[in-house]
Amino acid sequence: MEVVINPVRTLRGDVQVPGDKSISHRAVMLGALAMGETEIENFLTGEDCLSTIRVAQSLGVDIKMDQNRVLVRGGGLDALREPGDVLDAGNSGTTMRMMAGILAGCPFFSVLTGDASLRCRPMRRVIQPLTAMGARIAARGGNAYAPMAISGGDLCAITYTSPVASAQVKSAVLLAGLFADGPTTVIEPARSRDHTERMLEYFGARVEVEDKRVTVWGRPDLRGRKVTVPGDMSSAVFLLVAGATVPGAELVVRNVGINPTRAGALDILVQMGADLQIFNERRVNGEPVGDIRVRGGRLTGAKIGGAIIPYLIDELPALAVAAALAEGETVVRDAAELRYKETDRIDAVVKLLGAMGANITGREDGFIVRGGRKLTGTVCDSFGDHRIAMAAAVAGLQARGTTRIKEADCVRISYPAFFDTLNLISVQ
Ligand SMILES: O=C(O)C1=C[C@@H](OP(=O)(O)O)[C@@H](O)[C@H](O)C1
Ligand SMILES: C=C(OP(=O)(O)O)C(=O)O
Repeated sequence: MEVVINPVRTLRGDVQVPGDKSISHRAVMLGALAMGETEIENFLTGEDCLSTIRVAQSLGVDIKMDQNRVLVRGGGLDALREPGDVLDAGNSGTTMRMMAGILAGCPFFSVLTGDASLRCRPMRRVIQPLTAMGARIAARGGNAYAPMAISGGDLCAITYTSPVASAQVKSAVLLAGLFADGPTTVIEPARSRDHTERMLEYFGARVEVEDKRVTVWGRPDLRGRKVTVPGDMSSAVFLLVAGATVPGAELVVRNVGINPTRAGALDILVQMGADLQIFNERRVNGEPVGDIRVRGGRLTGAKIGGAIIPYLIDELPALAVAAALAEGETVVRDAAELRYKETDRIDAVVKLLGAMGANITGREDGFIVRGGRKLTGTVCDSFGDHRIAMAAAVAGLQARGTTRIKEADCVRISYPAFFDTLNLISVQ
């Protein structure tokens, strides 16, 4: 499906974004491993989280869904059953890698696969530690890519020093650690998002966090809980960048998860001079949440690199648009992980903004934008990547002429109502 974006006069609105994708996945997975009922409110009904539900159902978990309310009836760690068919994680790296951790702990055979994009994404990063724990895993391309076949069970606890700052890798090892006796530790080169640790604790596991080191104790007595999912920062950022850059804009985005390991984009936008305010700060099942007001103004470039990168990795396509509209230079470094997402997001962002007239150059581990040029609407390739499609739309709001986004329906992965919300807040 092609979506057409026309320039707007300004933006106005008081809106909510859908539930957080990372937290929605985790609520289903921990609900499946816990004893009793887990009720999830504000669950993200995007395709990625539906993939997690389908995989869990194929493992015998009773899950019912009524719009964005989900009921999971878990039977404890040992209740999962061998699936009758291959498990399809669709487009979702989180589903595949975290489920691999769970399946590594289960004493049966399973095969995980996904769509063409997911089958090109690196899986050795989970296969290696899970194999070290005792799972037997065989995968395509010399144990590098899905499909991967897992024969699980009989795991031993390990201490794993991960070469990448990846919450999916960390979570896969921690989830596998639930099935082992004793403490399993993951040490990361930089801290990644900590939703798994928070939720494991919330469900009753013993978890210890010390800077870049997380330990979970095996065989916990997990109990079903009520989980209210905060709004997704990674979705909100597209509205926040639009609100911060469109002259005269004023937007309030309510109920956004502002966990510090996810809120790096807010720090960068403030550093760029964005008029942002967080208010009504509160805590919902162990996660910080707030409402965010943004007003349009002039931004300046920023240097983005180092330990903040994992805190804003999914927000970089949106921040690239902010950088193109800002005065001065923005340099993004240490973000080579962008090359392993749904598409190579460094290449995609450079092609997208370059085609719209921005001065942007790709680097091995990031990109450099010399901002301030007026963008021009064109036919944009989303590369089938939801975050690239949304970045194109935000850029199009301020481009000269019309922007046409190809395969824009990929927004269903993380933010199905994105274009409806954009219409709602647009003042022509
Ligand atoms: O754990 C998660 O929910 C996620 C972790 C990140 O991936 P990596 O673990 O590959 O960095 C992120 O890009 C992805 O959108 C969601
Ligand atoms: C990278 C993403 O998700 P996943 O790794 O789960 O496919 C994303 O949503 O930007």
